[in-house]
Amino acid sequence: MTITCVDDLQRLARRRVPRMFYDYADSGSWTETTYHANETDLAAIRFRQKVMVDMSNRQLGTTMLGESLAMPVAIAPTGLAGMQHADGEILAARAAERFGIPYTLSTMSICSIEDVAAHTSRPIWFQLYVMKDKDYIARLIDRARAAGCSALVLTADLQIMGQRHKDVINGLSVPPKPTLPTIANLATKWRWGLGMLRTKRRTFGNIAGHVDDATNLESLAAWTASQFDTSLSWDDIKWIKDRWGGKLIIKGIMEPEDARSAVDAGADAIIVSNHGGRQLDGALSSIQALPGIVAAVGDRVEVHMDGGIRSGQDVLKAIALGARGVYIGRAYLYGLGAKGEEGVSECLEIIRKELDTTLALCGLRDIQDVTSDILVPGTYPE
Ligand SMILES: Cc1cc2nc3c(=O)[nH]c(=O)nc-3n(C[C@H](O)[C@H](O)[C@H](O)COP(=O)(O)O)c2cc1C
Ligand SMILES: CCCCC(=O)C(=O)O
Repeated sequence: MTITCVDDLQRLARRRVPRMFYDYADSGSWTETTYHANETDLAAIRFRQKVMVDMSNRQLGTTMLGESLAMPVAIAPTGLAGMQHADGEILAARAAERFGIPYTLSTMSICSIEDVAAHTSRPIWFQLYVMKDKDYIARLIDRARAAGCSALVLTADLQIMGQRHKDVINGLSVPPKPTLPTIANLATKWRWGLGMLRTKRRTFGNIAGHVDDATNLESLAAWTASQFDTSLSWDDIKWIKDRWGGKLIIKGIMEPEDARSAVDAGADAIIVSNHGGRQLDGALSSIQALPGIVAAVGDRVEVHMDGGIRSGQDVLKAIALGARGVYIGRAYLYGLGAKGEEGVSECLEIIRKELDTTLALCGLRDIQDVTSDILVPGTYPE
């Protein structure tokens, strides 16, 4: 199959990844209104075509929190990536390193922090979910530091989980329970199955054996409900920040007021995010929320964004509206599910080319010069 865009990788992933895990990625909560709005609101923005300007020697390089990036894109934390493809987190982190962008490892990963760090030389970023067991969380933070992680991403928008209907129907669990429909579906995914037979990494690498057993969880949602700390508040940032001692990014900010609270609490950057439409269904799309948050705190911290980024054009639109950089979740997961490490590399290369060509056709040569001037007034949120 010839791959021309991220949608092609998605089609291939749909064929190759067991339905339970493909559906887990391609889901939003409830009606999926926000999940789809993240993409459609980006698509509605229009570029201004600018001609007859020198477009030679273009450059896409930038920084996020002082780290050099080949383009303003990072890999978003996504749980269970090692179920999209055997050893998924290691493969994706290696592809990100080779390309020259940061990789964020989820607390809910299959490969552990130490395992991913041992297979990469660029420091990874670690995403933290706060659970009730504070000693365990303190140890997890220490493990991230010891493994050389260069930023901690605290996710603020998932202390309880938004219901994703397909996960309930499929009985999502890790490892999959041997029900008839699951076995019948797995039998058609031989490539995936071979990978899983070859690897030992088949359960939650960071959690298993530490917090109440996550190896045979009833369902991801039930386990989360029993383990996550629903009392988490701004007051908790201090001990987390002190324990960590490094750069702190707070993820899941959709309101200017929360953005100010995050900055006051000591965040070095925030991520404008509705969790890819997987939490509060009916929330604004990320691109709609971005300009108001940039206006509120953009002069005090870096503002990052995620949600709906499927192309280099989407990246450019977010940069034009004030994001320092964006994260990709599903886009890279589809590459991973389709072709493993090579698929993630292909995804990044597709996005790079689309970003480069679009920048040139908008009449610019340097990503650092991008402003909302490249967008058609009235087509973008202000
Ligand atoms: C399958 C999947 C798993 C995710 N797991 C996590 C996670 O463990 N931690 C987290 O902070 N965000 C998680 N997210 C949210 C992403 O970090 C990110 O906010 C979202 O995917 C961005 O939207 P996009 O997929 O449209 O790029 C997950 C998203 C998906 C699709
Ligand atoms: C317990 C949370 C699982 C990962 C996650 O954040 C998601 O599925 O959106």
